[in-house]
Amino acid sequence: IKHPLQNCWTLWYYENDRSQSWEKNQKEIASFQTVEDFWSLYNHIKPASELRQGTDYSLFKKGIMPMWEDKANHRGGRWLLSLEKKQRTNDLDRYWLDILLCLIGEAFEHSKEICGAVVNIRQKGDKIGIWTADAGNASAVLEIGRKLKERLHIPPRTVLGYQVHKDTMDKTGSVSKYSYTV
Ligand SMILES: CN(C)c1nc(=O)c2c([nH]1)N([C@@H]1O[C@H](COP(=O)(O)OP(=O)(O)O)[C@@H](O)[C@H]1O)CN2C
Repeated sequence: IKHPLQNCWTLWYYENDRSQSWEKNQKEIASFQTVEDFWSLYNHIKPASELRQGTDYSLFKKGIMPMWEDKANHRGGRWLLSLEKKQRTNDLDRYWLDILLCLIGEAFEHSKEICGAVVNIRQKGDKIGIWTADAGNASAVLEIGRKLKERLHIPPRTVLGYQVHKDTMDKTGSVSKYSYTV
């Protein structure tokens, strides 16, 4: 028999079709709940580094939409990894896979707080966000951030910031407000 995961997960693809609404562009690719079915899907789709600019992959617990407004996300926020352009070749795919494995493998002590993760492929620099449910649960948010840095072997001097979705939604200009840093 196949090895069951603790949760069922859904992979989404955001296609950047300007003629469609943002929500219409979020396409559900597939769901899985075993290790084997994860690897079949992962090996079947393009790596993040080969996606068109402006597109995203998202992996969320089944039933949670990859959007701020979902009831599971609206009180939460994200740990944000902003990558340099040159990191698309060396780090992007490794970081994204490591994060996928952390999610499906329930690597975090506060794994109940985890909603999902998003990778944005962007001209100005790729981004990976790890979305948690409750921005006010400081101990859970900080444990997840610290574990992320450790699991991704991010150098201690690199600062990771956590953005509350409400602040990201209301963001005016490019200033990102971090509620926590690790
Ligand atoms: C329900 N709904 C409309 C809605 N719900 C959402 O949850 C949601 C959006 N809209 N997003 C829209 O995409 C733009 C780019 O964000 P980006 O994160 O792709 O980043 P870039 O600015 O393209 O780097 C955001 O400015 C926002 O307009 C983003 N987003 C998460």
